[in-house]
Amino acid sequence: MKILNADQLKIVDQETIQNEGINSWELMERASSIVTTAIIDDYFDIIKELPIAIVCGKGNNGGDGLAIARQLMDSGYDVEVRLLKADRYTADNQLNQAKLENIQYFDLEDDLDLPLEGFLIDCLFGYGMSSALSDEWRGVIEQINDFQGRIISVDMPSGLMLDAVGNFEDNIVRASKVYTFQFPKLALLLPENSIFVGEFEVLDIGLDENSILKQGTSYRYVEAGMLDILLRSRSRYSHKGTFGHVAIIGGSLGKMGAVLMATKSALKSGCGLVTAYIPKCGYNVLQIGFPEAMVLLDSSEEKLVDFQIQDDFTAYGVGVGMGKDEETVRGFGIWLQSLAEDSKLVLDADALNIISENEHLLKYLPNNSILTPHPKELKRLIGEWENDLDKLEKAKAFSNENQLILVIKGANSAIVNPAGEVYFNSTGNPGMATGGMGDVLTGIISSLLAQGYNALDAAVLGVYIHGSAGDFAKDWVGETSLIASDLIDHLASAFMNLLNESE
Ligand SMILES: NC(=O)C1=CN([C@@H]2O[C@H](COP(=O)(O)OP(=O)(O)OC[C@H]3O[C@@H](n4cnc5c(N)ncnc54)[C@H](O)[C@@H]3O)[C@@H](O)[C@H]2O)[C@H](O)CC1
Ligand SMILES: [K+]
Repeated sequence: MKILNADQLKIVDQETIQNEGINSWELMERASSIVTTAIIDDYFDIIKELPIAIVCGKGNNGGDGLAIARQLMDSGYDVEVRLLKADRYTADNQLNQAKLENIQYFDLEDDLDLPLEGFLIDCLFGYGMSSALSDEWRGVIEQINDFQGRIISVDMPSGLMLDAVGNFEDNIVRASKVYTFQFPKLALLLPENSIFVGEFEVLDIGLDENSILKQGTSYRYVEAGMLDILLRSRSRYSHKGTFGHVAIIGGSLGKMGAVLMATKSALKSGCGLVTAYIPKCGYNVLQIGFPEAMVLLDSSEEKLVDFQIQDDFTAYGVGVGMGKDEETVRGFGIWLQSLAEDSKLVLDADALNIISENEHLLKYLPNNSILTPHPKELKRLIGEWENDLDKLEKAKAFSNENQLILVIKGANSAIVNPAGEVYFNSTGNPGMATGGMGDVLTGIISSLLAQGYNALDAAVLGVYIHGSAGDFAKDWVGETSLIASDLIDHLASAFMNLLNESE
């Protein structure tokens, strides 16, 4: 799914109206009724009993609010409307005012006189924000944010611009839920804005497909719809050689579990064979913990030193639980230099830390190697950033300069490729912020690489599957108790779900 900017949204809006032969009010009515239905469906058990206040601005976001108010009132809900006093309103806003009684107008210094509980639907500003709100808006925004019930924003939390980062002092609505039209917006996906965006849902309002196709963007939101084409089904004539042989390289005394989990996840994700290359102390752990894996031993007892790994593996997942001992760093560096140019690599954890502390090693990474840093590891690689947008720019530059793929882990993990494209993931949950999750991801992506997916597809698909398995696992154990092993147990559901297989 594309992520468009405000100018592009306006164009798609206009072209939809032209091509469908409808007027702008009809499109607004359609969009608004889709929000109204979503609100009633999502909160049907409580919304009937509680007051709903809708705060509207002078533009078309306000117009949506007025339409939603009318639609909810027609269905018998208890709705109060507050509309900003203004010299001029948009035409559709005015049309909707004329269709509504009991509008209470307010000025910026007024008390909004909001109910003490229930729902507040925020329709002050949508994608039409041209700059951050000035201080004269503080009173209104504060009253909205102090509301004790649920705050629902239509299209955007008011005050947040489509492709900007807000900070704590800004005048921005803090929504518990955002219903956004047709496309996710970049600002909704940035971790720094999470305080304004409890959760968001994209509502399809049927904008013109051809017009959308014409819009260029380097930002995309990854959903099942764009992945089921990618995921290949397995031929009846395949054998284990068809799906490649993954080497998971890592482990040190006390950190063998990381290799165990990466190895398991790799095989569970469909590669034909998996070998763990580990220090001697991990032999029993691996052989007993995961009998399906093969094991190759380093000559050292407690850490990796030799890296005597033959070069005919189809893909390598390197770094999990590996440590950064001096001898490990030396062996790792020599191994990197010995790799064939077309080797397929995933680098995680200590492999990333070693590289950020020994930058000269970057040049030995085969093109399109996949790096999977969490925020701290990313900082060590690309340096400090000012905000999330700056982080993306620095990540794009790093990816391009080194011809590598970056998987920036976090909520809505972002995959950045050398061409400067960014793919935001849509699956996963906060329960996944625990140890071992990264090891599982390394296993999944290495496995997809071994099966012949190109590096970008393997990263995008792998991150999606990882989050999806986490979501299936959450349904069983909840967020609090979710651990990486649960996620491995649900990889099957994630793959089957994408392949539309039934159990
Ligand atoms: N295709 C769709 O997605 C549809 C969206 N709809 C809704 O329309 C809004 C966008 O409407 P627009 O009138 O362009 O903008 P806003 O309502 O967000 O408000 C613009 C209003 O605000 C003024 N303004 C801008 N910046 C500031 C500022 N810093 N301080 C004060 N005032 C500011 C500006 O001058 C305008 O007057 C979209 O989000 C959807 O909700 C349609 O309903 C259907 C199709
Ligand atoms: K809004």
